[in-house]
Amino acid sequence: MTAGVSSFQPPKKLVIASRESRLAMWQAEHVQVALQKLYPSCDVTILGMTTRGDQILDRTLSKVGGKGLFVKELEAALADGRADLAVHSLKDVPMDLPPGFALAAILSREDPRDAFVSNQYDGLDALPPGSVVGTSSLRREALLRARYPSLVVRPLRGNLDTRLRKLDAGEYAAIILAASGLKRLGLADRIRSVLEPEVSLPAAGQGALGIETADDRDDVAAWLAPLHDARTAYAVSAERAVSRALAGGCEVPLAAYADWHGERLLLRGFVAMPDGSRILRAEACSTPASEAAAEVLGRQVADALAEQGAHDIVQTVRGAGARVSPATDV
Ligand SMILES: NCc1[nH]cc(CCC(=O)O)c1CC(=O)O
Repeated sequence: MTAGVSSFQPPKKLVIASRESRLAMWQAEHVQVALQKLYPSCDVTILGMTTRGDQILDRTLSKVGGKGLFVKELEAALADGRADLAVHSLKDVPMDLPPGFALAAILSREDPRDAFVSNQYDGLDALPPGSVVGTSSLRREALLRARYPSLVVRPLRGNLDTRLRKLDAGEYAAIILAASGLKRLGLADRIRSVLEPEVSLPAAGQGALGIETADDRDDVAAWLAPLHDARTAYAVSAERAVSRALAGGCEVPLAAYADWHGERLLLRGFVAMPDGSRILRAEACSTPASEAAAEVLGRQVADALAEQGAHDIVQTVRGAGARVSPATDV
């Protein structure tokens, strides 16, 4: 190759590693279509894989290894070259990736809010006392217990279709799910109401997709660059920095949500006891010009939560282990 001449070559073949759930496959196909459009002569295929997180449905996630469970098998495929990229719901991606991997692109965000799904009721306020609400998110559970102490929160695991089937079977009066997953699968008509961030502050990264690669694949990173959405990336960088700083893992109810108001990024976060007995809240605002600056905003919110005693909560919840609550998805 001649020095000084651009060495950018379009890809000839790209393999996307994906979990096999319907939502994961939708997300992988979404990226496949986008890449195919960018690089029409490229052969873009999807390698479907079952992860430990998909197989183990009878135990809490924190007991069997947490978020990493959903990404480990995909990372093995990236490491040995069976795949070039893996598409993840960013919410399921650990705050610190194992050495050798990187998030090469963050895609523009779907609706980040939680959704109220029920066959009988229009919203949380309409539920009679004693109603059973399903969620396997400690964050959603803590919020529900704090705001609606008369409701009964019960765990709900499995993929989206499984969760909806359990609702339809009458096991719950209502369930809370991410709006993004329902919208992506064409199930938006199941949403009876969306919960605003003031009611149910979203989890870090909720609604955003992240593309992971081996960190030495500069070629793949360059090919993915057109898919990257900087504003979403800044927002989720701020959110993930809160979670990283407080080292909550998925055992601790934690929310972090950043949204843009013009050029200003407003970041809100909370850490709570699973029973909702304590909820610490903090927020901060800045005009970040880089992901690193957005992470500074995240650490500010984490510091403000720490000053109120967030680490005590993290320690208490950790000490009590998963016995505190049977529910542990984010
Ligand atoms: N923890 C499971 C999970 N991981 C990602 C999503 C979809 C939402 C998203 O794209 O962030 C869901 C389902 C849910 O929370 O209802």
